[in-house]
Amino acid sequence: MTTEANIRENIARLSKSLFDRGFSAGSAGNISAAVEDGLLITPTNSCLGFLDPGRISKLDKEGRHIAGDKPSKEVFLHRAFYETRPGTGAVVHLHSTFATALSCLSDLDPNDCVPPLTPYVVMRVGKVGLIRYLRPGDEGLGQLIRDLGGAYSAVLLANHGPVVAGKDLTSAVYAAEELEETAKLLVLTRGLPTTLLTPDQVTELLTVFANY
Ligand SMILES: O=C(CO)COP(=O)(O)O
Ligand SMILES: [Zn+2]
Repeated sequence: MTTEANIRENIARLSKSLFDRGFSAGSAGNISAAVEDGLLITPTNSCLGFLDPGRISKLDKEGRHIAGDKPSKEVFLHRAFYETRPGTGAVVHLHSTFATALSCLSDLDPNDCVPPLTPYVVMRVGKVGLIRYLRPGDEGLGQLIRDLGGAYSAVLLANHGPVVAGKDLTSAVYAAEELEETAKLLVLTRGLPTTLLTPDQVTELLTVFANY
């Protein structure tokens, strides 16, 4: 059994790793993880590179702040993933450059905004939905996620950035990294004749490598 102290350490360690590799800048982004009696989430306005595990915010199952610093303003967004996708153990929101660039494009398919360019985006991320723009911290973002009924483990917030859920912290972070790398490939290949994986190839991947 992973203790809350382990999960706190893990949030800080993985957040620093993302920050050190340029996946987040300044105080952008937030990460949460489920614990037995509630939710841990990075404090608002904190830098992912310099988190103190003991000060990470804790909410009870009803969403009340019970320990640590003031929670991220995106807590409604995070809670909507836990509510609609059983088995979710962690949620990662970043402003990583290429996924955010993608979120600003005007010709995205809102139901499938990251085409199947490579096997790993299919295996680790799956279909990506688009959430229309609302200001950061708008509680309405939670409702927009709930409206998806748990259909997507990853979404792009228009003109803002990616949000990725996973069965645990490591899976959610890996999926966020994979989404960022795929977004980079999409931007690099934009306008070039491109071969996508076929529906049969996607089905094969989803059969052989089942998602959570
Ligand atoms: O990315 C962010 C807002 O979308 C950062 O907000 P917080 O500092 O409140 O977590
Ligand atoms: Zn944000």
